[in-house]
Amino acid sequence: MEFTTADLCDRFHGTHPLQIAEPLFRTFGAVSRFHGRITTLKVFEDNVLIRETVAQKADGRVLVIDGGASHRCALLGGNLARLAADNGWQGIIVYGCVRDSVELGTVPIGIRALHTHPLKSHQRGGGDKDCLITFASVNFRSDHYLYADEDGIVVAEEKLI
Ligand SMILES: O=C([O-])CC(=O)C(=O)O
Repeated sequence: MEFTTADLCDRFHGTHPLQIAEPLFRTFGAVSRFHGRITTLKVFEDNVLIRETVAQKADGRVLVIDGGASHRCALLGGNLARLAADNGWQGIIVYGCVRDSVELGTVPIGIRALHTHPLKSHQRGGGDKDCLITFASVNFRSDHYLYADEDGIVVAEEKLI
């Protein structure tokens, strides 16, 4: 499917309850444009739940992770990105940091994150799945739809195209 977030804004902003993320994110991964139904996660400096989630078949979904904007470690690197791509995840939005940024550029998945950090996260477990998460002035809910490209990130309650 061809889309651009600019076209989606032109067509749907004002008539549909579109949410447009503040431009806080850097782009990683080999895919710059992606879309899909959202799965949400909330974790803090711990990626056990992320690993469990990307190990499951995604059927074209996008994983949105509220990492509390931590700039003290990375929630995701090359291994988890590759696992996610292999299981059909279309993209991952990280409100936090990633690592292995050069390797991420070779993995066929779209990734947005605030920054890079070389330290891995804790492995204690914990966090929440399919909860409401809010960052970049957007409320993200599981099963809503996310569209991302080189211009930004747009979220809608229903499939736009
Ligand atoms: O394994 C981790 O904790 C994160 C990471 O570096 C990777 O996904 O490659």
